[in-house]
Amino acid sequence: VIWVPFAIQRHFKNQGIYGPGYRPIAGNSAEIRSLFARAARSKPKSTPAAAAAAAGFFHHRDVVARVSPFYHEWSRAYGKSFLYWFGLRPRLAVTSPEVIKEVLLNTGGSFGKVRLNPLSKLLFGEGLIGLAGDKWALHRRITNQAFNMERVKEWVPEIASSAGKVLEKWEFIRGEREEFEIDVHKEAHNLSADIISRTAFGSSFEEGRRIFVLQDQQLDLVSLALRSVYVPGFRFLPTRKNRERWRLEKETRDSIRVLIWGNGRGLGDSRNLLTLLTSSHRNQDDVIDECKTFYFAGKETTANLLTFALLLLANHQEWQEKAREELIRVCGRRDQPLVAENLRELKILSLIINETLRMYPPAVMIMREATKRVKLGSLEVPAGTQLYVPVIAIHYDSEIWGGDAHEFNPSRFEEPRKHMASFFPFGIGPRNCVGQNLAVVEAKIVLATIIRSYSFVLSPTYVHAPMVLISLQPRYGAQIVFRKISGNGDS
Ligand code: HEM
Repeated sequence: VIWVPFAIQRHFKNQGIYGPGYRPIAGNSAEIRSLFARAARSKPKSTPAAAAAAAGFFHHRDVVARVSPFYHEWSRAYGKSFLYWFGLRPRLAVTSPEVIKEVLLNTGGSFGKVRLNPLSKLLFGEGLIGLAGDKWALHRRITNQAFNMERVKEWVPEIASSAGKVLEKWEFIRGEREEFEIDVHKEAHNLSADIISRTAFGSSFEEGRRIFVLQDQQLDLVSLALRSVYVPGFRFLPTRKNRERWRLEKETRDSIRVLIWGNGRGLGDSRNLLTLLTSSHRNQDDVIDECKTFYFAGKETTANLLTFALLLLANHQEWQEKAREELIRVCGRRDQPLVAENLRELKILSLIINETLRMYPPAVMIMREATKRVKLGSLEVPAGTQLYVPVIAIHYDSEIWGGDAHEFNPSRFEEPRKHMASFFPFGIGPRNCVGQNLAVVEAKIVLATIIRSYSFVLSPTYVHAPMVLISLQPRYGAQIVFRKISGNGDS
């Protein structure tokens, strides 16, 4: 509590690494919480960002300060790489692409995943995200099979049909009007939930709806707890919030059990995730845990990617128009369904998706822990040091991206990437995102479907205030005004 942390701090100081200074037991967690609270309070309405939003556009200058306020503050005070404390754990912020590559690509066991706060297991279960060792390797083999590119391409008609249904609903909302406003954040979440249900579980959003509702409630409760240092045994105390967490957990597990073994519908397709999991696991609990991970990870992140891509396109009409022209060129008439072969040719849409993932990466940071004493670049890092990789800050680093790092400029992705650890929204190395193919294909199909049918601008009610609730999302929703494109879009 006293001697070891101060010794570690001195060890780093001697190597030129400084930071906000250790405080017994809680470390810097109180400062981190108050910086987040201050960022959340910073009123978008009185900032130029909000004024811009009211005028129909927004800028991106304060994104890092909002979503990673402690990194923003301390990197200015102590340099890009600094040491801070989460409870008794030292955390080293690392930003050099070379060092990040060394950490994330390491397969020799020197860096492990950070042990999840026991409360976050309520969200992810004991699934792939938190597993290690042989159990992780087995689950990863199975899930790789369920989400490889060949498999994902087969889902194109299913994903396109999900997206088509959303548009049918929007047309109903539009009625006879020329323009109508939608909060696309909510719509993207429902759509993404439907797509992961159909592709991974062989059921529809309607059938899995209860699970998503329960997980959304759990998300609010768990993210509250993740800001504080976890006190061992706390989750067993019958506090009001804990009792609510337990109730949600039990109901989620029961609902998944009924969905899988109650009607057995999802088990029809021999290659979907659910069938692969049930046929390789005897233990129902293991299957349920993994389902929780995929229900959560499969929906949340992709929905937020879709939301920010639509916001950015609403904010940048010239790119919306370019994407539309490309779609007409590649896919032809608007009523012609999208097919897998079209996807590779949609180069402009790929640039837009990459630029969205650079500026608004759903996973804003990645963590690892040194399992033994290691040499990292020129630094000696003691065992137990946690490594904090601020993905979003690296994505905005002007030394990597140039003076226009804060501008939306998809053309920057026309040139090959300079360094693999300078743009890594899906992580890199053995623990990278297993659902990356699905996420990108889904984003392309959904965006293409919308752009072909509507032109759109930001609603004057939209307020640009990105925040992190496990993944990056707009704090006050994403209100966009759509206008139906008349004619059939013939090329
Ligand atoms: C835009 C969408 C997505 C983004 C930005 C994203 C991001 C990430 C990142 C950064 C990691 C690596 C974390 C680390 O290295 O510690 C990761 C892992 C993971 N992702 Fe995604 N993800 C997305 C979509 C999905 C989807 C659609 C699924 C499910 C179908 C999914 C399931 C997972 C799982 C299970 C892992 C853990 C992999 C392992 O540890 O072996 N993700 N994701």
